[in-house]
Amino acid sequence: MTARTIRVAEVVVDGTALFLDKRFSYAVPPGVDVAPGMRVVVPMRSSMRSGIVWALREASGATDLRPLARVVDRAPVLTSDQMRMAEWLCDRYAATLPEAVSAILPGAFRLRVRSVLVPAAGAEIPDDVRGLALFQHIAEAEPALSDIRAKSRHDERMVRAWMTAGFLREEIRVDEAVGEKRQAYLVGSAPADVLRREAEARRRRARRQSDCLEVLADVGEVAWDKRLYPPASVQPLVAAGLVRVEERRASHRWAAGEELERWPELTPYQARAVRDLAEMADQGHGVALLHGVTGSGKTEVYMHLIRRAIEDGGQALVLVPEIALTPQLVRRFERRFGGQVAVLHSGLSLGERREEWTRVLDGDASVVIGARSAVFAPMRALKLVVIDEEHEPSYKQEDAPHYDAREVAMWRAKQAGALVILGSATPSLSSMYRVEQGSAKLVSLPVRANQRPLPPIEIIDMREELRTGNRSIFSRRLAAELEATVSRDMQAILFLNRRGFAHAALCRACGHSMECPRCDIHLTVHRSAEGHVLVCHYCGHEEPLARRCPDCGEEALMPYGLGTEQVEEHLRRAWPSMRVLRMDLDTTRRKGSLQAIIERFQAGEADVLVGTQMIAKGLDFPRVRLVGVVAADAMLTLPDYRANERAFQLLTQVAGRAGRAETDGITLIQTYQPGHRAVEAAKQHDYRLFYERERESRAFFRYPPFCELAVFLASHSEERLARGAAARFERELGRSPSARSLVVLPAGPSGIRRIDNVYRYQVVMKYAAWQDVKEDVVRAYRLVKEKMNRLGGSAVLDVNAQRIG
Ligand SMILES: Nc1ncnc2c1ncn2[C@@H]1O[C@H](COP(=O)(O)OP(=O)(O)OP(=O)(O)O)[C@@H](O)[C@H]1O
Ligand SMILES: [Zn+2]
Ligand SMILES: [Zn+2]
Repeated sequence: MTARTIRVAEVVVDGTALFLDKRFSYAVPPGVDVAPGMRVVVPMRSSMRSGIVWALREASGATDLRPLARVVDRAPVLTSDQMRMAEWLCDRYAATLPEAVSAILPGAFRLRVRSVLVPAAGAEIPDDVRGLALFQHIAEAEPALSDIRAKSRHDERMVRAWMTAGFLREEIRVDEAVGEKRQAYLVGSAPADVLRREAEARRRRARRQSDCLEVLADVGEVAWDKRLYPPASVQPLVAAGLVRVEERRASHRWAAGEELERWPELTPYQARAVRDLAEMADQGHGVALLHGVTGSGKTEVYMHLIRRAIEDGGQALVLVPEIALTPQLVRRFERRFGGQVAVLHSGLSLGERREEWTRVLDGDASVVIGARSAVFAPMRALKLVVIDEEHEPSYKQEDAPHYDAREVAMWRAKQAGALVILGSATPSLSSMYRVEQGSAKLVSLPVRANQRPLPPIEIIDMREELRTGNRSIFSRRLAAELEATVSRDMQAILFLNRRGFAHAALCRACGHSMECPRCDIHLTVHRSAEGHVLVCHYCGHEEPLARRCPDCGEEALMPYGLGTEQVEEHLRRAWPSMRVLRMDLDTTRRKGSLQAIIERFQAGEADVLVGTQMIAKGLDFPRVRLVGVVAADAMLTLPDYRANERAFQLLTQVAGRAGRAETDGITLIQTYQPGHRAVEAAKQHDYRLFYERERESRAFFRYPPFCELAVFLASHSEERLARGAAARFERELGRSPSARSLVVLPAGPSGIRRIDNVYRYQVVMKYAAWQDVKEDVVRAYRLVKEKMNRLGGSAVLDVNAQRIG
């Protein structure tokens, strides 16, 4: 016999287990068409799994490789660039290959692979077998062998015998996770007060109907989530004329023939920035930090550079924080670039996401706008990457593979020879430090596009208010400005960085605060139809707020510390005629409701918008005159080395929502700590001042950007096992060759020691360069993780962590 060469496919198999972190080899059956980047089904141990072909090679001689079971795609769904990106994610963030692939490829491309039982075609099956109920069930329902086993051991034996006899065989079924292209919306079709009244009337007998009406009264319309509102509970509301159902695409698609907007004249500063950035772009890869004050028109600058990139035959990627990804922003780009825009975000249905991805892959879209994960979009001619609001922590993914979209973008741009523009009014310390180090170039927009000054910021000392007898949550100054703003038909934004009604429930007699029974954290007070309830923001535990203190027995439990719900309530009580909208996690949890609130505020359907940090991100409301920070203190005391930076950014960003277009603006910051560094710098609009001081303290305590942090976290329902795992990790590092390049802080409980009855212990590491310590850290991590998984716990490693605990 002559030695034949066969083709071998190296496949990355889907799954989270550590043993899957490599490529598995399979024989490609003769005549089968397959290329790297295509999805396949392969046998793995005793089952079938999906995977991606990573590479093809030739092997000679007989091999005992198992063959590919099926090739799913005709064309690759992953480009070779994306495969290199996946490999880089593994290297940079200690991710496994399947983890990296699942971060890159949208869920819409995930496959469900099942083996089902079917009667064997062409087999002679005796009539007495064919007539049995079990056999008929299999012929009709095509169950999996495991389904049969779960029901009856006896049936399983029977089925196995039939398989041996050749009556039944197993067949692979591959289901795509494609979803609907259209999204059904529920739209309120009666005035809000009617909806509210009807909600109240149904509160006891039809809870879901009541919830649905309440939401629609608040936000007007929501994408129809059928798990939340089953058709059976929506039907009666439709019949009663309170709700109607509308089908539409979840995302707008530019219609051919729609007229594009004219390009406005750039301000002199914008023109200079465009010129500088264009010059950089012509030189290939580079990183620019566009520091433009709030409302300076950074978007206009981005759009000019995007136009250049497209005219050059290239593609541009624009990353924005999820929250800023409203239809308004997308429309802004579409009005300039029409049908060349593709949008990727979590609000799309699976089908839409797949469609947008395919448009990018096929080169039909030249501008891709999206949140964090859009950094993985399959562009082949990348010329420009814009990262808007680059200081936002949401660019860092909190779950495995813990990637930072800013870093991925820079790596990708370097490979592609593309320019990266980091844009912000409040650049992160690390980006500014990059400028200092010479690895990024600073470009500035020091004035607003509307030529008006930045809104003056006044600090209001709330201690003084108390001393002079004002017990309201609104200072006299804020109350007066609110009234003045609304009476001039302008709008106001009130910011408070805490959701819920009150921060905690505290006993006035003994000081006891109500804690979650399953977590080591106090409970937050929320308002509900039945009065006040205590809610855990970590595990969802809920209980009514009683008056009696469980600790001392006094009837002295009281809500303590303001939340957004309470701000809303005080507003309604003090000014019943003001129209108020609230935007926080609780009012925006449902799909589509965030956008609905933004649209309603923009349309002038409310005078005041109360909200958490969500309202600080890149929103452009032309009629907002007043911004009030109800209590800056809520963010000045966070136990994190970046607390000052966050506070300064939030204050500056939220202040920047005032006076952006048609009106002068004013910002009032209420606080009990008027002398705080972040408050002072924000008041003076002095980024430089803030940067210099913060830089100094980071250098002194050796925190990023003067080092990098990684956090190892072990979790287990038994505290000693979690603690033991962290200690083991610390020991392993201590005796590793890189010990001298690492500062390892002692293992200890994470910021919240217990969440949902799972204990969490961590080890924080500091180092100068990941490359120097990577090997040993990852080895120790995998060692402990493997053991932890066997013990029923888990371990994660967050490289370049943005938070500790
Ligand atoms: N050259 C221009 N001519 C006219 N209007 C402009 C021009 N540039 C920007 N604007 C307008 O100024 C406003 C602010 O611009 P934009 O939203 O781009 O600012 P920004 O720098 O992104 O602000 P922020 O960082 O606060 O989100 C927008 O309403 C925009 O339409
Ligand atoms: Zn008490
Ligand atoms: Zn809890």
